[in-house]
Order: sequence, then structure tokens, then C-alpha cells
Amino acid sequence: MFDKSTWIKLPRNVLVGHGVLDQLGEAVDELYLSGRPLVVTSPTPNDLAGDRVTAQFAADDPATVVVETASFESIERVIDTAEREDAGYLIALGGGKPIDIAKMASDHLNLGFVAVPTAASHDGIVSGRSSIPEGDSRHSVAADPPLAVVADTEILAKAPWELTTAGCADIISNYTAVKDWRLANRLKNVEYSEYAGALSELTAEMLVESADSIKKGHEESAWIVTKALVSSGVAMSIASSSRPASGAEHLFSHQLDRIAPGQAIHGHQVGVGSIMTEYLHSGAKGQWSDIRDALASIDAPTTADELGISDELVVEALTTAHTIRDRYTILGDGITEEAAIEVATRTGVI
Ligand SMILES: NC(=O)C1=CN([C@@H]2O[C@H](COP(=O)(O)OP(=O)(O)OC[C@H]3O[C@@H](n4cnc5c(N)ncnc54)[C@H](OP(=O)(O)O)[C@@H]3O)[C@@H](O)[C@H]2O)C=CC1
Ligand SMILES: O=C(CO)COP(=O)(O)O
Ligand SMILES: [Zn+2]
Repeated sequence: MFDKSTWIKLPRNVLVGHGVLDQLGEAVDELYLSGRPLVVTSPTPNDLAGDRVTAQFAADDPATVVVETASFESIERVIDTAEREDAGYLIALGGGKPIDIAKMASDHLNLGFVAVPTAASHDGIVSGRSSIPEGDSRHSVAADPPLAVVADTEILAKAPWELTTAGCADIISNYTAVKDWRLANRLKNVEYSEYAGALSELTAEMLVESADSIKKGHEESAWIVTKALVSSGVAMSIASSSRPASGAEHLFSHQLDRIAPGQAIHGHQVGVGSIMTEYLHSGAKGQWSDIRDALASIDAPTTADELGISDELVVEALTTAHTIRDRYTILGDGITEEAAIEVATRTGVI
């Protein structure tokens, strides 16, 4: 008997473009959400656009909660605030941190949420995943994606250039994430989706082909990168897993978040991780230098120095990354310190 079934959860409205923030109210109206909105944001995005968001919902008496860390305490605070303020739905305004927190909180509260990214820095904008550090490990779980995404390229283009290059690097890392996924499929029988894998790789290819148009200060760059982030998030939704966009390079980054917190941003860490895990996959003559060149062409870091992380911590993260979650990758059940030093040196990371 045929017994497969699948749920692919996607947003209903995705607006990307110049000035679309002013259409947030309209995009929300179309969703038939009701009640009081709770804006979940972090300090900088709140200063930049908090008033423009709440002004559009003045008639519904919006409330705001500002979170500072990606943590379970922040999620608890959002849930408590939503219950106290009797929120009808959530609006996440900011980078990956407030979006992931709102995603997990709204899932818990059984409320819809809408994402308003202020940085094109990560591909969780649309994904049906929420990723939060928890002690020595990483909690990456299914959580319904936003009902709508309103990505204003005017705001995204004014964000620090490093945030946009981080988004590019998060996409470029899809190459190695898909390689790890296929490896896990072959060796550990992990379910693999051809559609999600192909979409993830195509997204990375299209971004790299557009690299010449991704330039600081050009609003078109924010447009190109945001479309890629949306596409990569859709790949994760199709897979019902972050596998299409998260392999060993992400384990490396999550481990850095733990041992070198706040030193570098997510996208930059996964980009450098991807150079090294590509080397592990395909050897000295493989495509690791293509990944490094693609990252360099959009101004993303390619070395430990450029990340602001010491050589020792890079080696420590590489040798311990496999412990952070149960996800089979090219790192297997761990690589030796000698192997880590070899790959990091050969690729010029340290
Ligand atoms: N769920 C998923 O599928 C995915 C989740 N992620 C997660 O997303 C997070 C990474 O996202 P990222 O956006 O880097 O993290 P943050 O939300 O922490 O944003 C990074 C920094 O940018 C600041 N910022 C945001 N917008 C602007 C702006 N317009 N102008 C100036 N500064 C701005 C933030 O300010 P402030 O300090 O005030 O917040 C913060 O300091 C990680 O936690 C990662 O795990 C990443 C990919 C996929
Ligand atoms: O960052 C992500 C994809 O780019 C999310 O993946 P994780 O499941 O590793 O948190
Ligand atoms: Zn990522």
C-alpha cells in the first residue's frame, strides 16, 4: 500500500521590494488575522522601523516586546507578553534572532505570525524551522513559517553591508549542505528530497552567477539576496528539514556560537565552514577554492582572521562540531586535531 504523505507549509503572501513596509497592514488584512498585534523585535530594528510598523495597526492597540538574545528565556518572555497582552498574532521585526523567537513562540501559542526582516542576513526568513541554542547543543525544530513576509529592500539595503554578505554566505553554504545531505542519505539512509536538494543548489548557483550585481549600496543587491533567501527557505519547507541549507558548515558555526559567542555573524561563520567542509568532501583539487572565491567576490570573510576568531578556536570548533546535534555529515563522528589543522591550513582559513 502507498503510505507516504507530506505537509509543505509556506507563507501565503511574500512581498519583496522598495517601500513595501507601507503595505504591511494590507498584507495582514488579507490573512484575516484578528485581535491585537504583538511586535517581536530586537533593539536596532525596533529603533529603525518599530514606529512605522505599529503606526499601521494603531486602531488595534499594538504591543511591542524587545528581545536581546536568541534563547529560550526570550521565547518565554514573548509567550508571557503575548498572553498578558492578549495578542491575536505576532509580527517579527528584525534579523534572524527575533524572527526565530517569534516563530517558536507563535507555534507554542497557536497564533499566526508575520515576518518583517530588516536584514538580508539568513535564510530563516521563510523557513518552517526555528533554531535556538540550548546549553551545549542546538535546538532546531519545525515551527510554522510566517503567514506573510514583508521584505522592504529600501530598509534591507541600508542595513550594514556585512549583514547582506552574511545572507549571501548562508546561501553559498547550500552547496556543502546538500553534499552532506546526500552523504547522510547514502550512508545513514536519511530521507533525501530531490526537489529540495535541487532547489537549494540552484539557489546557490543563481546567487553566485549574480555576484557581479551584488554591490554595497545598491538596492538591487538586497533584492537579489532576499529572493535567494526566500528560495532557500522554501527548499527547507519542502524538505520539512533544514538539511537543504544546513550541513557540517552549520555545525561548525553553531559550535563557534557556543565557544566564541558574539564574535562573528551566522552567515559569515557558515561561509568559512563551507570552504573547509568542501575540502573534506572533495580534497585538495576539489571545489573548495570556488566556494572561497565566490565568498571573496561578495566581500564575505574567508579566513579565521577576517571572522575575528583565533586559529585555536577554529580547530576546536571543527573537532567538536559533530557533537552539537544528531546530524550525520562529512565530519562523521569527529575529525582529529591533526586533520582539522590540515584542512584549515590547506584552505588558508588559518
Ligand atoms: N530558522 C532558520 O531556518 C534559520 C535561522 N537562522 C538563525 O538566524 C540567526 C542569524 O540571523 P542574524 O540576522 O545574523 O541575527 P540577528 O537577528 O542577531 O541580527 C544580527 C545583527 O544585526 C542587527 N540588525 C538587524 N537589522 C539591522 C539593520 N537593519 N540595521 C542595523 N543592524 C541590524 C541586529 O541588531 P540587534 O543586536 O539590535 O538585534 C544584530 O546585532 C541565528 O540565530 C541563526 O541560527 C539562520 C538561518 C536559518
Ligand atoms: O541556519 C540554518 C539554515 O541556513 C538553519 O539550520 P539549523 O537547523 O542548522 O539551525
Ligand atoms: Zn544558516
